[in-house]
Amino acid sequence: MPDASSPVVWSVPMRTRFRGLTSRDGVLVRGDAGWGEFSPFWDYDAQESAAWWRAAREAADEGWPDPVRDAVPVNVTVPAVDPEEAHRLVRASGGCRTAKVKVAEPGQTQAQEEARLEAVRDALGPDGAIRVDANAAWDVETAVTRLAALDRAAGGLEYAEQPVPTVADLAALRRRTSVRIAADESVRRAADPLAVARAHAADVLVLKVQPLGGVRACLRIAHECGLPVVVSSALETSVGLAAGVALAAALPELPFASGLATARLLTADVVADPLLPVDGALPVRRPEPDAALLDRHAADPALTARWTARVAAVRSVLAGHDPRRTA
Ligand SMILES: O=C(O)CCC(=O)C1=CC=C[C@@H](O)[C@@H]1C(=O)O
Ligand SMILES: [Mg+2]
Repeated sequence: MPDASSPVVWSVPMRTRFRGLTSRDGVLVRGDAGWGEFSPFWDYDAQESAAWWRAAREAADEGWPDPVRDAVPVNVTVPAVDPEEAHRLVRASGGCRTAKVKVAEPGQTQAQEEARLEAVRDALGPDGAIRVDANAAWDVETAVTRLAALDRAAGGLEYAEQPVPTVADLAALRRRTSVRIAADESVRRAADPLAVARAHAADVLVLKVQPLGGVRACLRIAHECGLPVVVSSALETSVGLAAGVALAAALPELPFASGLATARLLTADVVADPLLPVDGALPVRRPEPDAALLDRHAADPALTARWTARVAAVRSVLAGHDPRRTA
């Protein structure tokens, strides 16, 4: 097993292009409480990545609050794929009763989204729940008409995640659609993650452990926001997913399936026993990295150097220096 003092850098290809990514990479850190994952997407700068680092150190140095349940229901995540693949993913999901379907993919049409949703509904059956995620791609007018069409195609939507970019847009859209609105980017990329709740601009808040600074930080948001919350991943390995499972397991109420069945979106994992759904749920457990898998999926020297520099920049931000101002 690598020396705990130096972060371990990994890189794994994605099974399917998702969030514009064809591979996922990051760092594992080790402390007295176990392993943590630091894997901010590359469009997060050192200031924004500080929260991700705090989440990794919480996992490594403190561990997490006690669970109040021993399994968490999860949704299957359906990327912007064709209807046949969408149907197959749902049927092969390990019993998931909820599906989150990517929409508003650049270059795709409403007809393609409707066909994907119809296939997911066929695979799930009438009792399943379907949600969509547009990643802030639409303006309010487009969202009003598109959500009505997708709601019909899906046979009813559980909610629409971040259909429009700003808090004001979310509030305006919420007054003009019957589809519940979940805020994601307006929480995790906001200076104040509670602003969207105070503006009555969403029905649900999406909580992602790394961008929001850890499990305890997310529990505080859940307690203070006055809205139902849903836990979702940041496309981590099972080391990072375990933090999302710990959050979902510690929440007093868990009204929605969690977006934590994303290990399957990567072609491999760094643990020998990945967190994969059984009967639509993940067990509350904390898989350990496997030395042979860390070796097999070790990043190349150039990527390792990028991550080493990134960790140094984030630690500099946390120490109060601004890495954007070179000496
Ligand atoms: O919530 C899920 O079903 C899985 C996680 C997921 O959809 C995402 C993870 C990270 C960034 C985005 O690509 C996307 C999201 O916007 O929620
Ligand atoms: Mg989202």
